[in-house]
Amino acid sequence: MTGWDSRFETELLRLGVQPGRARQLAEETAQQAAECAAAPDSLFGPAHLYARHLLSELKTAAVPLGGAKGPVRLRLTGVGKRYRRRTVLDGVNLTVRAGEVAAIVGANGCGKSTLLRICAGLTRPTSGSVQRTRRVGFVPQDAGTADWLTADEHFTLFGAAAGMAPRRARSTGEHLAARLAWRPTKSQPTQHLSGGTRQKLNLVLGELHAPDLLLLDEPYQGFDQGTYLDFWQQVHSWRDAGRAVVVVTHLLHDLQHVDHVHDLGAAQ
Ligand SMILES: Nc1ncnc2c1ncn2[C@@H]1O[C@H](COP(=O)(O)OP(=O)(O)OP(=O)(O)O)[C@@H](O)[C@H]1O
Repeated sequence: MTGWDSRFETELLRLGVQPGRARQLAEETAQQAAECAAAPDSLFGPAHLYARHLLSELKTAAVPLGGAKGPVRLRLTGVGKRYRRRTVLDGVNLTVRAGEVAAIVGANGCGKSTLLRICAGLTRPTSGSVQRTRRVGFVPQDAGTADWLTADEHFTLFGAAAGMAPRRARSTGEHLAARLAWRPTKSQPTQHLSGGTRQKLNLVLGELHAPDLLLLDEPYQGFDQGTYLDFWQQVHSWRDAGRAVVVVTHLLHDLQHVDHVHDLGAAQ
């Protein structure tokens, strides 16, 4: 970060913005300057004035989300799923609001991934209804990446699907990768990445278009201890920034990081 960026972030903090949100705004602003190939002070003026201007525009100012209920980002009502005669899910109710993290837990085969796919709109429920926000990021258990493409090419491709210009998609991808302590190598195809690094790519792709709702299916498989901690740090900063997160997990110590736990119990 440049001196301007850190003065900008410091001013946001001084004005009462939560640290995760302040960091996010500082990074987005730095990105905009980078896209314009301009120094931030020539583009935005003095850092402290721009911080005040941005806050009055966003009207997010010093209103912390902590404790306050945000708008509903996902609501499942009486959701059921049958595969042929087999009932996998029955009468599932779940509400997740902006600024909340929910975990879905349960035995192997109880339908956690099926439920997350229903949340994402990728699987149709047999009964019940699903209401979700428009901007959804989905991180599947098995990475939906192409072996022969590099990380940068994935950023461009997934960014294009979300209407992002190639340069912006690449710089956002690289920036999000850095938060997971990963610097993608330009010419390395995905098939040569380690399992944990491929999972980082998967996670970055899910977040690339700044979704309001993130749906993560055991997203840390293959992560080392440091990256696992970075991952939860990242979840906390999403929550601080008012995003809603749903994580499928089987790790009980993950539950200390979440606001709600939805236990699907044993397999039906
Ligand atoms: N497309 C499908 N067609 C038929 N059965 C399916 C389909 N997808 C999932 N199932 C079955 O539904 C059940 C729930 O699967 P799901 O993957 O959602 O469970 P899970 O709780 O995520 O399991 P795990 O903890 O092992 O990842 C399983 O018995 C699975 O075989």
